[in-house]
Amino acid sequence: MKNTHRSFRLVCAPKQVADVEALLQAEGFSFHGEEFFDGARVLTGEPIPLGRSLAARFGYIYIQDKSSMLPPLALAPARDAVVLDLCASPGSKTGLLSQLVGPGGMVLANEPSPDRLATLRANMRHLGCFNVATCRYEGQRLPLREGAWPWILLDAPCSGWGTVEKNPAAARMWSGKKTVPLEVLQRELLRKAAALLAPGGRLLYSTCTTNRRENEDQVRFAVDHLGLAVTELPPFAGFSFAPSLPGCLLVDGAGSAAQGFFLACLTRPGEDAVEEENSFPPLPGAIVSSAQFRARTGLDSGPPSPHEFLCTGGRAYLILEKARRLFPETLRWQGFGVGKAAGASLSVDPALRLFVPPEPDGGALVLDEVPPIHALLSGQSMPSGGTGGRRAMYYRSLPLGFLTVKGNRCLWSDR
Ligand SMILES: C[S@@+](CC[C@H](N)C(=O)[O-])C[C@H]1O[C@@H](n2cnc3c(N)ncnc32)[C@H](O)[C@@H]1O
Repeated sequence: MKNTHRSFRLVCAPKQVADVEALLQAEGFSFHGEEFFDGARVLTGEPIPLGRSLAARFGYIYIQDKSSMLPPLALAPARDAVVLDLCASPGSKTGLLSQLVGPGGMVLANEPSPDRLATLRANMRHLGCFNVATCRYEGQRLPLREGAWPWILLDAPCSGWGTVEKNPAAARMWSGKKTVPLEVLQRELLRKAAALLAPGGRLLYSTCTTNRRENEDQVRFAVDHLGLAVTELPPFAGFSFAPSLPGCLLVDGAGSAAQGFFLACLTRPGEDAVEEENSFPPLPGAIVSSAQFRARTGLDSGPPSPHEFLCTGGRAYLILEKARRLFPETLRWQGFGVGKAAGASLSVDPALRLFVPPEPDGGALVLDEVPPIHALLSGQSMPSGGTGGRRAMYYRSLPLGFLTVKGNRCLWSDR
């Protein structure tokens, strides 16, 4: 068993923490908590790669350097807030933002690269982040209302000098003057973010580099040319910080057993803006209400916040009412993919735990040990017991997904 400094984040409700930890411990993993965030864990024993653990397989943990958890925590969006994540893939920070704003909040996650956008969407689906909508734009050209976004994360493309321990190529690839195009792009993104920021709003600028030209110089640019002010960030427990601009944080990677990272919180002076709302622009597909969804699938329709479903291109997407109210008609965006749609039929992806009842009922399969879960994942079947072609599966009280019932057997199939 090897010891590492790798860290991960729990992706679950507070009442599920004990079960997620038990699931990890049952497979032999050991870890400890961190003071800066109650969802962070540092791995101390890894009998198999953590990415192959059941907890990771079912989206209850996300492997993430602890420095990378800081930008959402430093932005500190309010519960139920709406956040714009300008440069989002693969979604490490989007996922944490989604947790911080909670089921009543929403994140609009933008990523211009088609491949990376696909990764972002797959990660959000896997983690059950139904309150994340995604879009594909160069951030500097996002067609959003100016002055309307109270919370923005700009985790900018950067030279990655803070990650050289893991990625030695970064230092070679982005040496000397080679970072100039990145610096130009960072300024364009900062200019756009400043324009989108609501009066009184917070913009968190972060990079995983230690390059002054991409960090402190960009903050000076935002203050001198974009009318923003630096709001002091308090240091996070368990990290050590290198000297930087007053109020900004430059994580000392070696001293923190983490990646080097830079964080600056910028605010636009003024009072909170009043949210402008749309009159529900039409969506490109068939709308299924939550009552119709229940009737067609036999499932509870998911999140507590008002929503409906859009069926288009053979897929069904959960659409939060909030998104329809706030996003301008010109924005092309996608809701949370929930399954397949063909004509009037709608089938939910069996691995989506969002639709598994929070408490097991009499027909559910509740497993207290991991070997039967491994057996099911490797294709073995079990006697059935569910109804309606599926049976909810739990580890203790953790929803894992739906088994497919075939005759008098049930089996795991996540297609
Ligand atoms: C540092 S990474 C973001 C990491 C991400 N926030 C996370 O925590 O997983 C920067 C991202 O910006 C994207 N990007 C590149 N050019 C961009 C642009 N013009 N506008 C918005 N995003 C851009 C890159 O494709 C990359 O995915």
